[in-house]
Amino acid sequence: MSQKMFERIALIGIGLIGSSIARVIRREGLAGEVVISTRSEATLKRAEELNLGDRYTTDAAQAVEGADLVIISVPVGSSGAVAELIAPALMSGAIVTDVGSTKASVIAQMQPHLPANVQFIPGHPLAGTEKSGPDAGFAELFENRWCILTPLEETDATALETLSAFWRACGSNVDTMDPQHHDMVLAMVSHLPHIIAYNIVGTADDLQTVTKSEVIKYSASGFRDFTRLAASDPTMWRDVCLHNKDAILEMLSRFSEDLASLQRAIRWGDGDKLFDLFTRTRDVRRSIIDAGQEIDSPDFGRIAVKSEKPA
Ligand SMILES: NC(=O)C1=CN([C@@H]2O[C@H](COP(=O)(O)OP(=O)(O)OC[C@H]3O[C@@H](n4cnc5c(N)ncnc54)[C@H](O)[C@@H]3O)[C@@H](O)[C@H]2O)C=CC1
Ligand SMILES: O=C(O)C(=O)Cc1ccc(O)cc1
Repeated sequence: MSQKMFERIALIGIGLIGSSIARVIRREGLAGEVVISTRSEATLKRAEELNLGDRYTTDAAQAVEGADLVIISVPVGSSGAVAELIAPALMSGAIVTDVGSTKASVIAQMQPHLPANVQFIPGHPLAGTEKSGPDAGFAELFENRWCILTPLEETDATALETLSAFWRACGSNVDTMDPQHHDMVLAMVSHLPHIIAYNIVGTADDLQTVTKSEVIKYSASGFRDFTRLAASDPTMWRDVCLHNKDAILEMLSRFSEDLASLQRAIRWGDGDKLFDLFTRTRDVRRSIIDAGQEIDSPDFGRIAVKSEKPA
């Protein structure tokens, strides 16, 4: 039998991301054994029904015993508590990683608990959906997506290469980044869009309640795109907002300034300004399409957009 990439992988948290990782590990045969742990009995039972691993326990410390790779896939606000629980049971030389949407806060929460004889390499697969829980995962989630690793100064190059090889085996392209830079970039491209979506859907819902109108019933597809993002898990996104506060506030302030400028152009009938902005933003989408990246379509699932390139 061929050598597995890892002898035992422990997955702590088995929602959308953890269960997608479990499925791809099984499909690609990346581990001799997969041990699954999550806090809630009901979720653990569901993971077992879905046959996502080989062993199941609500005891996170027990789950990580003898594991050469530990992947923590819980809301970012719980990373510190999980690190504290597992620290005494970690095997010397184990790689410990996470998938959290924010990085500086996860490092600040986890690092103080982790022993010096493990390799802690924070990570973030830039892949997901608005769904959550073990039923929502799928093995193809990470295909052709970026996975950003934010190694620490003391991270060993071999361990970093091993974890990078794991993510490549899951179908991802791997990049490394400084955690603060990661948090700034993600505040713009992921956190701000979700906050805007939560806000616009909240405003429409308030308006409907106050005016007894049917704004949501007659929502056009532009609004529907926002409702997909705004249906994302409340616990996860509460934690992202609380744990990437500074970068998000910085991006929100730039966004508000630009929105005020747009508002002014509309008020004063500055058609040239509107036309110029809308032309520039259309070019942004075209450049994404030209780069051959996939774009999520809320109505049709994930689609390759290369063919959308205008003639
Ligand atoms: N949903 C998405 O699109 C993406 C999420 N992420 C990140 O991945 C992480 C997990 O997100 P999802 O899988 O979407 O969430 P999810 O809600 O589907 O699953 C979270 C899992 O964590 C468990 N859990 C919660 N607190 C725990 C604790 N204290 N101890 C043990 N288990 C605990 C839950 O029982 C559940 O199994 C988050 O940090 C999120 O920021 C990263 C990329 C994409
Ligand atoms: O559903 C979507 O459109 C997403 O943007 C998914 C997503 C959510 C959070 C992340 O940290 C990464 C990806």
